[in-house]
Amino acid sequence: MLLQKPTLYTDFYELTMAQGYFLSGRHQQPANFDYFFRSLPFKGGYVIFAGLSDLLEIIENFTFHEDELAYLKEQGFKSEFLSYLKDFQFQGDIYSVKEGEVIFANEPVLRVEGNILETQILETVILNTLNFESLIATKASRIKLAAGDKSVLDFGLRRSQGLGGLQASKASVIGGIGGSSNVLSGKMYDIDVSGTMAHSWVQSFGDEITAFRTYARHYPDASILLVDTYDTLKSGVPNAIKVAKELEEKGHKLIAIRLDSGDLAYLARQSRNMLDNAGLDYVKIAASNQLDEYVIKSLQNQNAPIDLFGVGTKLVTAYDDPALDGVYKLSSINGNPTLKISENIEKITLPDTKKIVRYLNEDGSFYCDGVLLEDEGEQDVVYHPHVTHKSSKVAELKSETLLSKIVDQGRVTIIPTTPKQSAAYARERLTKLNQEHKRFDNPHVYKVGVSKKLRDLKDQLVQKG
Ligand SMILES: Nc1ncnc2c1ncn2[C@@H]1O[C@H](COP(=O)(O)OP(=O)(O)OP(=O)(O)O)[C@@H](O)[C@H]1O
Ligand SMILES: O=P(O)(O)OC[C@H]1O[C@H](OP(=O)(O)OP(=O)(O)O)[C@H](O)[C@@H]1O
Ligand SMILES: O=C(O)c1cccnc1
Repeated sequence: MLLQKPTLYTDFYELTMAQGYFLSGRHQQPANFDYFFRSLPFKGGYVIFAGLSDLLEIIENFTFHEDELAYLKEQGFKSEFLSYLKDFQFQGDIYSVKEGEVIFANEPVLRVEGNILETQILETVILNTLNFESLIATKASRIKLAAGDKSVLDFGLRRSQGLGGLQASKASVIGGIGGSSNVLSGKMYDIDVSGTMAHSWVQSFGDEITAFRTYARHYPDASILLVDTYDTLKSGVPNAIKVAKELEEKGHKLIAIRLDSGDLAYLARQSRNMLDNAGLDYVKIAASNQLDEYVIKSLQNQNAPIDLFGVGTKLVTAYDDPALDGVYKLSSINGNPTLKISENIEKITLPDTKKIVRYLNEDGSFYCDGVLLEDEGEQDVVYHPHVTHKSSKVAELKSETLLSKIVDQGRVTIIPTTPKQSAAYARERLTKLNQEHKRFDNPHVYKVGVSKKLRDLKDQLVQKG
């Protein structure tokens, strides 16, 4: 379990507002909140939705314990409110897209319905969980896209932002990374763990060949030898070849060598030749060293014979876009639609209860998305949310709706997907996103329109002020 006691993992103001709603007798007012983000990270064309399974676990465990109530008492919260919190349980409904879904800016991909207190109090933990995991899953997906059929492992725990490393490794798998060096994430989330060896192993023996031999003796069918501690081509690769031959004599096979510095394309090519000339064409080549989607793409373009990429820092820190700007905004209160007005037209929120419709091309690929009011039927056209004359014709297109109920009166009604299941879903959905939206440089903008009725409602509420 990621967080055994999640209720205080929040911003103070959620609790002061909750107390305020309670003391003023307004806490039972029905309210809806939407989660969405406003801009796509990494100047990319899409986001992979992740964090849902952790969030559901958090919501199921969202009860205040004695020690937490005692702490809140120390912070000045009133005893009648604390008595209310003692029996607090989220009893609302949640609608969401699936974990692994391909999503875009300004669409409400998760909606929380309930009373104002219980919906408000979840804001921070929802944002914390979904923003971070979706960001890392998206970065991972880009890295995997660059790597193509080649395997990618997450090596990031040592450079991750503290305990965020636990979720980072999991979200990496959702985005398409094959496994991780992160053992605790492996245990918590059932993701595959593996690894190679560090320079310290090689250094500790004084000579490279003894280091390689010893490792291979202990792990005769699972050795990946790090060949760049001294001199990759003069010492590391020749020693790895010797050990691979010794393993062969005992009926075993060296899995791979790992390159961790220098010109990875050049060294991979030279190493490949040396291995092949020694009859070791089955020995794979792994590479690491500050890799990201751009370096991997460049290595691929250079036809570097690398079979496995180990990616750390730039994956788990979401280099160079440190946060997804997801927000959680009130869309109705007491049965009345509401919105947040802003000087910046793009920041005006969408009121009322909505659904997301994904329109499909003939071949099943994604054409565009429409945000519609919940009770609306088929549309002929969806409109640009701010530019009045822009619209997309969607009449007669096949479509799917993306939101479904996952929490009913506080009870989780789906079996949360494992990271591997979410990864399979993300992989399948990404095949339906056309290439131009997946391009790293200036990707084509995927359209997210709104229905006329929703746009009119928004305009009307803006006019009303
Ligand atoms: N052939 C290549 N094409 C594109 N980028 C590469 C290539 N080879 C290495 N890189 C990347 O260039 C960056 C710098 O590599 P550099 O050779 O400076 O590392 P290094 O200084 O040898 O490594 P270290 O400091 O760990 O010994 C790294 O991000 C690396 O992954
Ligand atoms: O480069 P990253 O993508 O973060 O991948 C993880 C790095 O971590 C390890 O190195 P370590 O931290 O031990 O030191 P190094 O950078 O000197 O190799 C490993 O050898 C990789 O180089
Ligand atoms: O297993 C590895 O090779 C590894 C693990 C963490 C960081 N760098 C490399």
